[in-house]
Amino acid sequence: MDGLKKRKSSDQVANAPAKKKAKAHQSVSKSTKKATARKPISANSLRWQKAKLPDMFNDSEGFFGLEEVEDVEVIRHDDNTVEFRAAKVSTTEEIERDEGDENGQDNEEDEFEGFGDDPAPQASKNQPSSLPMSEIEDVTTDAPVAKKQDKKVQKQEDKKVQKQEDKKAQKQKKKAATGKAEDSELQSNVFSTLETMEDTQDNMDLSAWVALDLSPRIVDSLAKLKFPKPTPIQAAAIPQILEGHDVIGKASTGSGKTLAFGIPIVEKWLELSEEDDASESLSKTPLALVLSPTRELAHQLTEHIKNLCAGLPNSPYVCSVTGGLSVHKQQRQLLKADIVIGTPGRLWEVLSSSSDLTNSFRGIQYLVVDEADRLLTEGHFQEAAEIFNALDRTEQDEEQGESAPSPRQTLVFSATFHKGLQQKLAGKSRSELMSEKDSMEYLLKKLNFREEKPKFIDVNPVSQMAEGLKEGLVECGAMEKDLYLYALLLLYPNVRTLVFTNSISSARRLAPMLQNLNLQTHPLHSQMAQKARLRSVERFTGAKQGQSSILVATDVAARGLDIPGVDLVVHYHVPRAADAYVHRSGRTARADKTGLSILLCAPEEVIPTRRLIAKVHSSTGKGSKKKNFFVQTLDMDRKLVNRLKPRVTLAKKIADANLAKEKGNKDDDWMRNAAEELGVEYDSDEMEKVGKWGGRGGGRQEKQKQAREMTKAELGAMRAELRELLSKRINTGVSENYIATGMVDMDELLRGAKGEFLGKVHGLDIETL
Ligand SMILES: Nc1ncnc2c1ncn2[C@@H]1O[C@H](COP(=O)(O)OP(=O)(O)OP(=O)(O)O)[C@@H](O)[C@H]1O
Repeated sequence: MDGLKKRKSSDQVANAPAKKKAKAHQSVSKSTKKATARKPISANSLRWQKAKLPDMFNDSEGFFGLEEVEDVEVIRHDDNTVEFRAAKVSTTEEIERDEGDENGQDNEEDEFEGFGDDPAPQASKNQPSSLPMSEIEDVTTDAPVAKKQDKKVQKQEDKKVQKQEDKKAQKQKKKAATGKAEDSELQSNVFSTLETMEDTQDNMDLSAWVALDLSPRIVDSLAKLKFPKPTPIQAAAIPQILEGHDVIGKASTGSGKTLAFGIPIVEKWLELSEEDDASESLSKTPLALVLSPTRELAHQLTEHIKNLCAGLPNSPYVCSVTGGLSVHKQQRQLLKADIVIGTPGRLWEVLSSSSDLTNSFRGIQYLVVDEADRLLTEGHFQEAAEIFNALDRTEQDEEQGESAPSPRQTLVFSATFHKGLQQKLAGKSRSELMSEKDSMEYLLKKLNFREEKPKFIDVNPVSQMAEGLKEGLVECGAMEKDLYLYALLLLYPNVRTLVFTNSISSARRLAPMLQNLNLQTHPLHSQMAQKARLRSVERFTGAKQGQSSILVATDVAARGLDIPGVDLVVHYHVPRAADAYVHRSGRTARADKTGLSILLCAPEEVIPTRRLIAKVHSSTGKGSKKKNFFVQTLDMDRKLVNRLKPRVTLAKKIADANLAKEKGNKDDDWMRNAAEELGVEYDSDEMEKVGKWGGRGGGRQEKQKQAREMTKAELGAMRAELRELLSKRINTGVSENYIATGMVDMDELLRGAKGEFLGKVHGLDIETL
């Protein structure tokens, strides 16, 4: 304690404000950490100097004559003895001191705080109450009564370190934010409805769910999803499924069919997972297989069921098996899956590759066929049949030529079903059905229901259309659809619009054309890579509420896709069948919301389209007020629409040229590869000639060649012209609505001003829906 005696007023230090004591304690412990490598020295051999105190200390009794020493470490041993070590301040030590600064220690300001009104309790936070006074005293040796010069350097270094730390923190923050953005871009937020609102349960009356005999965990999870009560199809189907019946459910688009089968399946999983040995048996065989006609729908169903499970304390493993993703990964996932949701093509590919997998799938307890009428009739026919066959027949059955009755429950859902289906299923004999090999009825029979008469639940037998849907029709020339589509999009700005085409090539062409017209547009069709498809839907839905966003899609998006907040559906091409009209229009006005569906019809399409829509609205035959449903016509101001023509023509030309160039490059690549394989030299002109003289496709190739050969300069000139046109005001001339102004600011319009001047809306205004 020699060194301490040198200070004439050590007891005064002990009485110093608590904050200082805390600092002192911390310094001791730091010093202790660093001490091991250096030699002990005696207190007397330390280089004590008279401490320079601030003026305000001059008359401060007791501090007078205080001496200070630098670069010394004080080590307190367990037996309460103290040792000093000469400390050469190393870089790490400096950093440690800087850290101290960050915590508000060891700087000038802090010293003065000690004499002000700084409340002691703050400092005492750092100071263990059991700390002996002697320890606090020790610290003054290390106390910062250093030379001004040193302090200046110290301060500069502090600032530097602080700056570096700030930069680091900022970088990390930025990284986290970008990471989040990237994640959310890849994650299909379209399909996500989950918002964890912890307080929702408090105010929600959940009795309607409870009445369905659901477990409290599921009800809790539904409350977290903010679903206060079941939709009609859910209320009708869930009890039947829970009772073990096979169910065929029909309900309009967007009416909650997914959870109608999803809830009982997850409920069953919870029940099984509680039973002894359940986990073992569940891991071998999936509980449920859900078949979906499209990849997007499969992913959406997966998300929807995952969202339901997210609110549960433990949840099943839900996985989707669709084309466009790695087969090997999916095979691995299938080994542990509880609920499998997939498209028939990929599922069959994966299942047929492994007899173990096929065997394990024979034990599923639920087979769900979503959008059944499409899945069983279009394209997937063969693969779906193969899957059902594989699920039903054991090797023994194969030998005997029969399949055993299905042990599983079969659940079939759609918004549209063939008339009289139930009757046929229940009443007709197998042989009669067998004669209609390709019909949906035949395949439904193939589903091998467990019950002779599955429960048929039709919650809205009169109309398949959603309540909040309004429908309209625009008549235009067959070659004017691009123009009228553009006009319609201007007429309904600031909304989410889904444009349906009958062909991939139209979707491919329209998306860039509308982009050229400064409209935020994304394509979606089955020839796009899976990632690009997801990205398009993401971007479409990523637009903020009140901002214009357009998705141009083929019928790949018509079925089941639950894209939130679609306000307007435009049928660029008239749908080929009534059910397509129902499903396309069903992308809007979902879950009790409102929406608008508008068809662009060439004159010759008007009558058959009206007939088709009337058919959709007609009842099942028992007579209905809606039998003669007449879809409203939107009167567009044709003169005015024609003023938009130059810009649409240019936008189309630019889009076509780009597409031709893209296609040309691909064709060239293909031909070059083919030539290489054949061992001949590739000459594009020669190849072109072969195409031209060779007959088929020659004319088309010529056209494409012209578009492809459009120079960059020509394209640039067209772009400039279009830009100019887009920036110009449209003279509305004698338009009824805008006769007073005579001019319309297109820029303003594209920013979202209303385009009412383009035509009369007859109550088909989105705001009035
Ligand atoms: N009980 C409920 N209460 C409120 N919203 C619900 C409820 N059940 C489902 N929803 C929501 O309704 C929307 C439509 O549900 P879903 O996609 O299951 O409809 P769908 O009947 O399968 O439609 P489609 O025939 O077009 O496939 C979803 O956004 C879903 O989250």
